[in-house]
Amino acid sequence: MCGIIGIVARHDVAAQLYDGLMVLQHRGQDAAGIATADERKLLVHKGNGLVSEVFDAAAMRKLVGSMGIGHCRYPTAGSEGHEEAQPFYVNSPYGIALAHNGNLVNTETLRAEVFQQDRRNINTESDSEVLLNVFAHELDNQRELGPDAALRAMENVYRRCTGGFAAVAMVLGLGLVAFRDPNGIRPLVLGKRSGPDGDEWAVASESVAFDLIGFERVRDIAPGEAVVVTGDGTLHARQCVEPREHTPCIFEYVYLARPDSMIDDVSVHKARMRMGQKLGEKILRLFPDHDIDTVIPIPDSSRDAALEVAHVLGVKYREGFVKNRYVGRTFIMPGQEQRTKSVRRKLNPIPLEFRNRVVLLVDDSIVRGTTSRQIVQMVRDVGARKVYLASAAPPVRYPNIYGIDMPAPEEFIAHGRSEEEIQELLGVDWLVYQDLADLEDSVTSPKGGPTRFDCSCFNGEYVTGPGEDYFERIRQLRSDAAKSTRRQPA
Ligand SMILES: O=P(O)(O)OC[C@H]1O[C@H](OP(=O)(O)OP(=O)(O)O)[C@H](O)[C@@H]1O
Ligand SMILES: NC(=O)CC[C@H](N)C(=O)O
Ligand SMILES: [Mg+2]
Repeated sequence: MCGIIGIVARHDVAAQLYDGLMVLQHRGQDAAGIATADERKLLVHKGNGLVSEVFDAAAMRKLVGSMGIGHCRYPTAGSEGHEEAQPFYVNSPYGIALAHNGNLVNTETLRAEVFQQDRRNINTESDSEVLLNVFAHELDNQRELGPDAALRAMENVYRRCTGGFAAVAMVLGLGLVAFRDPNGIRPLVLGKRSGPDGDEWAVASESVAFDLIGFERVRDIAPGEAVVVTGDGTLHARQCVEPREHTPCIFEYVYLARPDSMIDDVSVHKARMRMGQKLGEKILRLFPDHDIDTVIPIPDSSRDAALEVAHVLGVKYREGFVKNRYVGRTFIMPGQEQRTKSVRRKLNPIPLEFRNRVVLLVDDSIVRGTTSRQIVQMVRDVGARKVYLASAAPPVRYPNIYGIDMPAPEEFIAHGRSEEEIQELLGVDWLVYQDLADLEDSVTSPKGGPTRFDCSCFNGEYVTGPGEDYFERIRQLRSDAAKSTRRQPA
């Protein structure tokens, strides 16, 4: 769930790409990069760190050009190293840069094909570099360079690539090419700004990027669609593959996205409020005579839901934790040690909100249990009389293979445990999880939009249906244990 952005404008775009990436920062904290194009060259600057750490004034000055793409990374393949920071670049054909959010599930087959048949080198373990090379090869097979050729190339990219992907590429001498997997698992939205000099276009993972850079949200890119925006600001769009069932990732609405974004015409904020309402109703059904004094959110992402839970239960909502604004999101940190340390650094309780109280803590999700284990202990330490915990999402029991780094089920607190066992392990007086049907209903907007979702981490149903060996492979490559072994010096 990295953040991607692309802009074709009438003036230099680097500053706007930077601003857009700043509001997509919550989607990836490990690395960032921007590529722009002038008349002759693709200019790339990227590295490890937050957007504000990767770019300084000198780097920004070099990024000239009226079209460009940007990326902030949360790794789901390969290493966390700077060599896998994005955008990736290939010099042939024409010069192409690409930024990708998601995860291909047939990377190994493609990697072999790209080397043996397409005779191209992949220099990292990144699936995104594979995706770029597939596109480059298919574009090279076209006789000319133009929007039609790029869209024909995209038909073949769709034929070859499987998984969750939203991507934006920039082709020197042509413009931007943006596309989204046939199930629309990963989000991608199109924006426009019209001025006296003509139309300017942007694509981004989330619409919140447009708010900041003054573009209007036009529509989401359709599953299996590709769009080309040429340097003169003309948009060409084509459905490149039969769309499959539109199943956006439900975890975007639960946790990944910002609440001020619209994804597939659904407000993330509203979806989270409906999650809170459904969760509150379930709690009332289970405990009609509850003794809860206050509902307290575990900041940040659970706030919208927690407020509605309090409303439905008819009890006070109180902010009981102060979040250190300089510590990032813990779930998307790459190692368990770092995640565990960061929870304590990030959240500190206000004792008077807990002392002698019966509190209901609400979180958006419980995955590894890193946050809830420590939070419950902190709350006990400051004297809560009883601690209840509710999750706006169901238990996470299955790996994610479409762009969220959750490869090894045994790392999840719910793996092989009943809800009662998790309750006991966390040391709470009771624990309530949202039902999946209620979560799906919450994300289904009464105003329209998708009605089916990729819920694979909750129900183990994978829309692309990869073979069993894929799961074993990512478990071996990407479990916390495997990553920490790789990090050891030789
Ligand atoms: O059970 P876990 O493995 O701890 O994962 C779930 C927790 O991680 C996330 O918070 P995070 O700190 O990443 O971000 P937030 O500030 O947006 O809530 C999420 O909101 C939960 O609090
Ligand atoms: N989270 C993502 O979208 C990751 C993109 C890509 N698979 C990478 O690891 O860089
Ligand atoms: Mg959280």
